[in-house]
Amino acid sequence: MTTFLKQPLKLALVQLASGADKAVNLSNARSKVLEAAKAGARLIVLPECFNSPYGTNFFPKYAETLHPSPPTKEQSPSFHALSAIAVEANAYLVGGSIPELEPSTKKYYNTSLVFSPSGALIGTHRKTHLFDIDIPGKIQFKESDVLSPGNQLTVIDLPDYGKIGLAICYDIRFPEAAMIAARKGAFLLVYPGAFNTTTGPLHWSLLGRARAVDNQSYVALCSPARDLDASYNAYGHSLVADPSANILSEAEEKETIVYADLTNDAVANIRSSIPIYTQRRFDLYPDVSAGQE
Ligand SMILES: NC(=O)CC(=O)C(=O)O
Repeated sequence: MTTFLKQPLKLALVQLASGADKAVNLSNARSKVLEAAKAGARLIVLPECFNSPYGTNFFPKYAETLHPSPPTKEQSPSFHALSAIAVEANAYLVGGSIPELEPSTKKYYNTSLVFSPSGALIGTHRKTHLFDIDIPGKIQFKESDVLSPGNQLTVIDLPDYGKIGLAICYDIRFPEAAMIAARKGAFLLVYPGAFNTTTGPLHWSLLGRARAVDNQSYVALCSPARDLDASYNAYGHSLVADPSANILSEAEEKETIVYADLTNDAVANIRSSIPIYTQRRFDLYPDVSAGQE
């Protein structure tokens, strides 16, 4: 049997209730991550913009500087808090995302930092597809008013477990990135995300299950808890789908922690029963951009 996941892994998604106070958000994130670790989780995920409200007007105010790396505590309190929390929890920690300011270009990004149980930074992802939508009468949002897109797809090796693909929220709507991560061996695709009360009911679970069935990989979607007093109402419903696209666990909208036990068998069995990895016809679609008019 092929090994994608070296040993069973308890995954936890912290559906955090964040507010305007960054220090309070970091402190709440610490308590929830430690609670998840105490329950046995060894990979713990925080939501998109876990240390700030979500909105283009907030990004510059909350942005931290990550380069040169490692930043000082003044440049990035969140970097240092996440590193210390990973050590305290003795777990891999996907630090949701934070607004980032790149000082050399003065550009802002929506950036995820991943730490090992020793507190070392082992991966970074800058959101590659910006959330620019306009659904008349429902929601208008334009991240690109303030943010720039990252230009790299991200696969991170967790030495004790195997590879994970990492992307942020709107990135999930683009199946190509997920497929590349899965074909590089990722057993899990992780998306810190903040869908809303319009697009959440429509597409959140569907997209999570779609990326799982496309790639026969686990998929984890980690949202902030819903705050109806905030300017942006996150959908919540953090969830884990298995490689057969069953939902293993799903939250409602309140602050909570979602757990799931991941095994290699679940990945290997579906990939051998329905062997799409060896049946794919790259001779018919070597370059999907070629069809664009
Ligand atoms: N917030 C996002 O980046 C994405 C989202 O809400 C959606 O795709 O819908």
